[in-house]
Amino acid sequence: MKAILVAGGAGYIGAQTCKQLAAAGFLPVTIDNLSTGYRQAVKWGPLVEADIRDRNAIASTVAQYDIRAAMHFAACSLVGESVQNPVKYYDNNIGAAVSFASGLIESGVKSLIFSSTAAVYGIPKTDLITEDHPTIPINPYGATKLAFEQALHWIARSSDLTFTVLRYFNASGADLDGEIGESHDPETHLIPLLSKAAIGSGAPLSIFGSDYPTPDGTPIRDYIHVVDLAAAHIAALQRMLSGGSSSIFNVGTGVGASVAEVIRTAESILAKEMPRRIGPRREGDPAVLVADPSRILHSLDWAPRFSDLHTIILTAMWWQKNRFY
Ligand SMILES: NC(=O)c1ccc[n+]([C@@H]2O[C@H](COP(=O)([O-])OP(=O)(O)OC[C@H]3O[C@@H](n4cnc5c(N)ncnc54)[C@H](O)[C@@H]3O)[C@@H](O)[C@H]2O)c1
Ligand SMILES: O=c1ccn([C@@H]2O[C@H](COP(=O)(O)OP(=O)(O)O[C@H]3O[C@H](CO)[C@H](O)[C@H](O)[C@H]3O)[C@@H](O)[C@H]2O)c(=O)[nH]1
Repeated sequence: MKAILVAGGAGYIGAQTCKQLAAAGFLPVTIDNLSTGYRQAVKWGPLVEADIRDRNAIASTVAQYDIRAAMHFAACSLVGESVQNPVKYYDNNIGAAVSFASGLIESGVKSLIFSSTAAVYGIPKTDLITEDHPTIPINPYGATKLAFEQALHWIARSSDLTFTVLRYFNASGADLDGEIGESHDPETHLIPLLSKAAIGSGAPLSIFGSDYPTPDGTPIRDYIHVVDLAAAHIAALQRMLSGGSSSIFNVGTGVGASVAEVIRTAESILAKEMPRRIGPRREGDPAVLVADPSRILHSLDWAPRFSDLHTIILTAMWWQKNRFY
């Protein structure tokens, strides 16, 4: 069984990917400091409780499990916090990440998949964003993710490391079997907040602005189900293990939904009105952020299967009602 090192495998997207790695016949070996992740989410392989800066832990784990490739989910990812405390983001998302990449190379690991974000694009200049769209991030979170993408480019040129950058659009939804889901503290994302409000365990939803230049005035995003997102990692891994070259892919559906549409879908599932209020815009929110997913659709054995709003919201609500952590 080929072992894959999953940095951040105790987190929302990393744990879902571990589940799919195991289903595809790999052994996911998680390295995680549990700063925002959960021990209970590591179910499909061993947990090495360590920081990704810990070179000894990387070397001994790679040797012990004969690690073939690595995935790097371990990062700080709150946009607002990144503006308040940029040093934390530069330290973890670049400093620790570069140390991790270097530790992998020293240990002989040759393939790395990196979790990047649509936040690298900043304010979009086109309705559909291709990977060649200019990258002008507007917050430290996006800036640090872009900086590590660039570091990977140069590190790969000077070593035999090959990388795949996956730029996620809006990760959302929960495991189809209800085993794992989104549990961030503080929670800032629309769909878990909406799900909590729907089951009565959270505050009524605040809509961050209804005066955007969109058909209903609320911002449009490209929501991608976490199960589809995890599947993109398996497809990228298969491509890398069969000799694929370093690449960057958007992971999105190409279809946008507005905040008002998301709420309407939740209301149709609940068959009742959701309590909400219209609040001011949130600083730094673009009006429309939707992927052009042509490159990933043509290059990988992947297509979204569960990213319709109904499935996203239903699985997210189900998780919030029955969550284990
Ligand atoms: N959730 C989203 O909407 C979204 C969108 C785009 C990109 N991303 C990126 O995807 C990745 C995963 O996101 P998530 O939502 O699953 O986050 P998460 O916080 O749930 O998971 C991150 C995991 O990494 C661990 N970690 C962080 N720093 C570490 C370190 N220095 N050493 C060891 N472990 C460390 C945490 O304990 C946690 O288990 C992140 O890199 C994030 O920036 C997420
Ligand atoms: O309580 C809320 C929370 C969010 N929103 C709105 O809902 C939409 C989605 O917001 P999220 O916070 O769920 O997600 P973002 O689009 O802000 O950001 C997410 O997707 C980005 C890329 O698209 C980055 O990857 C980022 O890390 C990730 O959090 C936005 O229009 C936001 O204004 C509300 O109206 N009310």
